[in-house]
Amino acid sequence: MNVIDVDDVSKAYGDVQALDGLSLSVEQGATLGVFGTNGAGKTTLFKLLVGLNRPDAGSVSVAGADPTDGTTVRERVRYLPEHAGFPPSLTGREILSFHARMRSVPREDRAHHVERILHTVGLADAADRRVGGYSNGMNRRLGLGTALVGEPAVLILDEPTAGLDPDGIRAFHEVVESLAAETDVTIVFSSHALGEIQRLCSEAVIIADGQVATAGPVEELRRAAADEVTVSLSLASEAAASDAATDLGDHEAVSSVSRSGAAVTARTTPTDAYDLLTAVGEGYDIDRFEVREPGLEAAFHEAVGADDSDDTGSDSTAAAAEAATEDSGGEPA
Ligand SMILES: Nc1ncnc2c1ncn2[C@@H]1O[C@H](COP(=O)(O)OP(=O)(O)OP(=O)(O)O)[C@@H](O)[C@H]1O
Repeated sequence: MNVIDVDDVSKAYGDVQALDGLSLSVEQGATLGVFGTNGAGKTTLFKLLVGLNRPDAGSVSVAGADPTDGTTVRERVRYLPEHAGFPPSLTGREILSFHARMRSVPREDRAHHVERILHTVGLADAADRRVGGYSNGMNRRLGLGTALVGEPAVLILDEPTAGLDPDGIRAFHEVVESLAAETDVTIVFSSHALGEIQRLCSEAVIIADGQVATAGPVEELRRAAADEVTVSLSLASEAAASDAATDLGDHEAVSSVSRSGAAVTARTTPTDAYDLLTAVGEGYDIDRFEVREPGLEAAFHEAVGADDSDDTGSDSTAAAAEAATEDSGGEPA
């Protein structure tokens, strides 16, 4: 069942066409990653999803209703904007208790509900500290906690890890992963880091110029984006690596091969990768091997063109995508 349906939506700000005939749908319980260059239209889309803005044309349905149609949808759909601030003199528990009161969580359930959310977002130990002393990452997780009050059906998170350090990002990822695994909440998540979307999301949509450039299950996008994998081998000596590189270079399934010291890297198709490993293993002692599959980055370049790659936000995009690229390696059998 679709919990979100966006049909042919357009939205302009004066002369700027922020969304231009965008359509997408999201199934209940999915985790959707929304990726796009700066100004692609992600925040505009999110504001339409939570009823903070109306489309000029097209229709939006979230949790079975038009998001601008009163409070019912807003009760079930929560938005964590990129920057959410809290009164510094209150504690995390007080802030969540306030939200629980506002969201009409019954008085007798409130303390338990708040305690559960504090655990979910990893703030149980800091619950009674003033939020003025919280780190940026703790603040962001408290923001997510406030969005979880009252058990919404849909969470819309606008670049929730932007500006966090690696520990903060990891902690936030763990919370999103546990929500995705343990609840039926639908999460829509924008990010400039493709690796993050690859790691956390079941579905991805790439937005360019206010339209959907490509969309689908993350696994499918990843595999469809490029039809080659990289096989990396570590051999016992430089001489062996040199000979193995020559053999691989002669193999018709290998499109390119390179060597650095005792390490050899070859590009081939996913179906040929393991046959090649076996063939090399018959002639040489392999210390280690690794087969790397293409990442979402390739899907992005295919969807919006390589020329847009400088607009993806920061160097961390490439680094994060690289870090999350699927590896399967180890000792040969
Ligand atoms: N209130 C506004 N007034 C005028 N133009 C706007 C307004 N909000 C957004 N825009 C423009 O609409 C386009 C889409 O903006 P939007 O914020 O939706 O993009 P985004 O994908 O979220 O970008 P970013 O990744 O930089 O946050 C941009 O060209 C932006 O400058």
